[in-house]
Amino acid sequence: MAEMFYDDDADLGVIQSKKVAIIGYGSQGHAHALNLRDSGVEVVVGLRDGSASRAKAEEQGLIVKEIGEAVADADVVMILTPDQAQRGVYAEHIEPNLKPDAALFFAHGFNIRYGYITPGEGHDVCMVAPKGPGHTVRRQFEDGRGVPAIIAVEQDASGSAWDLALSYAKAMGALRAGGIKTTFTEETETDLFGEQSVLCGGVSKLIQYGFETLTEAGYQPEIAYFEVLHELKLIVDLINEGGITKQRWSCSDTAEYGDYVSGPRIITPEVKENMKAVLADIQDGTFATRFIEDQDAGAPEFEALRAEGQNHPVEKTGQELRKLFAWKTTDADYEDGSAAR
Ligand SMILES: NC(=O)C1=CN([C@@H]2O[C@H](COP(=O)(O)OP(=O)(O)OC[C@H]3O[C@@H](n4cnc5c(N)ncnc54)[C@H](OP(=O)(O)O)[C@@H]3O)[C@@H](O)[C@H]2O)C=CC1
Ligand SMILES: CC[C@](O)(C(C)=O)C(=O)O
Ligand SMILES: [Mg+2]
Ligand SMILES: [Mg+2]
Repeated sequence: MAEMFYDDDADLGVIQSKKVAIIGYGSQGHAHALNLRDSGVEVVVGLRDGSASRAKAEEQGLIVKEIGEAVADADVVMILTPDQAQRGVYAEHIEPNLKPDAALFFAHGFNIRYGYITPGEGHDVCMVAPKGPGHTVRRQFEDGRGVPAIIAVEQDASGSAWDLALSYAKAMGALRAGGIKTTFTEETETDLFGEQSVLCGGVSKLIQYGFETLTEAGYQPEIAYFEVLHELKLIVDLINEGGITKQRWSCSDTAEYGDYVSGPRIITPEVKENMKAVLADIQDGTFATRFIEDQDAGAPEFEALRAEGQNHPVEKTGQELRKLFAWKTTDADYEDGSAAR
């Protein structure tokens, strides 16, 4: 059974006695900085020169400094730039300015697991990885709830790295929901596997094939969009609340029977073999090397694949259809106040 942590297992005073630098102010960065600040922690945001995010962070009442300056004064440095940028940011701005006993924090283990960052022995190396997108992490916190996080310590130089990591997770609101003990290796490999094979890669391809099958058979794209994309959220919400069993209970018997007899015709045992191959590439570093080499070359493969995905007909249909209906509310609407909470 996994080891779980809740609010009572952590002392907020530990992180409240530290100066924390949050590097980056994107999806996770804004959520960490604002949640910690609202939990009474002294926070500074570290951004590159000319950063587009500076004005936003300052508007939200945060102190912003250039990355090296923010790091120089910090007891805890949370690195929340994109994974592919972390190696360069660390070498150029963080490592040369880091206090000898400062703790390094991550929200994903990629750079530690694959050796792109190797912190010196004097630093605690911890992870608080929220299991949800940054905008949800912030919204849940403001609503008095929390997004669960998984928590790890890779290097315990101080002897109290776990107290620090748990205190940070509590200030994020994560322990209201619950934290799970993990390792950098387990988090990195399972996170990459989950997003590639099921959550992002698997689901995206399933939607595209479903949409193509219906429209190529002559059905209207708008109807196909509803059937293979829009309703997915409603089905996933049921699965999230009560497992696949609750989804099958709530849907019609027709849908449930079709699930049993046709599901295995779509997702065949071959798919599981493909999943094992994807996992092997994650475990032996093949995926990480391909991703970083492409990024280092200016991301030609990434950009071509991104453009191909954005031009898929299901995206065009969705763009037009979502303009017409109330469900279009996005995180940006919540942020700028144009949507009611
Ligand atoms: N997205 C998510 O919800 C989740 C992310 N994570 C992890 O959290 C970490 C952060 O991810 P995410 O929040 O998506 O990142 P984002 O892409 O949202 O980060 C954007 C921020 O990073 C800054 N940045 C980008 N490139 C550089 C650079 N070369 N030098 C300096 N600053 C840079 C940007 O600066 P500027 O403002 O100047 O543009 C911006 O402030 C990653 O490790 C990720 O795996 C974990 C769980 C979920
Ligand atoms: C599912 C994608 C994710 O792993 C996440 C939000 O947890 C990410 O890397 O963004
Ligand atoms: Mg994830
Ligand atoms: Mg991920």
